Amino acid sequence: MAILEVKDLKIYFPIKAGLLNRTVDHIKAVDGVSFQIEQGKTYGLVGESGSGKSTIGRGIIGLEKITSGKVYFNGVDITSKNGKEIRKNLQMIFQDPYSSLNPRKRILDIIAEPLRNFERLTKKEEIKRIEELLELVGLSKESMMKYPHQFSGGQRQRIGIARAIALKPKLIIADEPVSALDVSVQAQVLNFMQDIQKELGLTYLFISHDLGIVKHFCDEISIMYKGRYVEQGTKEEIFNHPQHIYTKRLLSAIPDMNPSNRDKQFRIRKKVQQEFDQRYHDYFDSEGLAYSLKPISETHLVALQEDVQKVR
Ligand SMILES: Nc1ncnc2c1ncn2[C@@H]1O[C@H](COP(=O)(O)OP(=O)(O)OP(=O)(O)O)[C@@H](O)[C@H]1O
Repeated sequence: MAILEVKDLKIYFPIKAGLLNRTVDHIKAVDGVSFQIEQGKTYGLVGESGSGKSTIGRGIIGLEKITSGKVYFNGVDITSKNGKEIRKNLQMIFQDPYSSLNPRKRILDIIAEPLRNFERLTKKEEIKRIEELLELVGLSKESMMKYPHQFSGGQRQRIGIARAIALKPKLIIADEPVSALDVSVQAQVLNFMQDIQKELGLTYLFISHDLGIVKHFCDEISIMYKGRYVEQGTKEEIFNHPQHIYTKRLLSAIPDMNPSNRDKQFRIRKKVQQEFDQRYHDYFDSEGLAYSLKPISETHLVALQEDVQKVR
């Protein structure tokens, strides 16, 4: 059974205007998105800035009001529920390890916060748990008496992860967890996240604007554009058999580190741009939005115009 199932999720934000501050329109940040994540897997949600990725994560965890649709956690409908038990099992790791840790609090108090909210531990038990958590994320016991500014970006993200795993959650929503870090540190944090995934049996919803990063990390991937999915499939399907022009565009934008491939990459980009210009309406409707998803295999879904799909 899927640990998380999201069905036709819509999250709209009102646009207000005029003296009476009336709602004149809506921003459709998430406009009918469905997916499920199997226990122990990593599911990647990819799209450019503003496509609605964070809003999905925030909606699932109860930080954003859901306009319509359903969210099931372990088969239980948790839509609009802010139950303690649910939040204990669902944690979030945020993008910016600089601003997500309170600079005035010691690491001890930062990591202890969820424990104090959910569990009644004695001071001694609490210290022991924090020592264990620090050890798990590769930091010394002494770290607990320090403040966030005494750590590097990568270390701060480890502290954020220690806080997220303190309550032994089942699912972690990681919203751009490495994009604020130096490239050299990104791989370390990702490897570490994979290690603790195995050790603790975690499931990840991994949000990123960067297909290059999700490539090594995710089992299944969805590509999002303006609040809708354009394509959904296994890592293999998305990387080796992309169908939607937007996916192809994102893939062709991943820089190739090998200089001898530059010409080849330039040609691919040109070809993708040509397809984008010539066949735009096969991929986007009159409002420039994605069509609804249709399956092309059991696991691979693509948002193509009806007629196009028949021809293929
Ligand atoms: N509280 C809010 N009120 C109004 N509009 C919002 C709110 N939160 C998000 N939006 C809008 O919803 C859309 C989706 O935003 P969201 O942050 O989910 O995108 P994103 O893909 O996560 O981008 P980024 O990577 O930049 O965070 C954007 O147009 C954004 O401006």
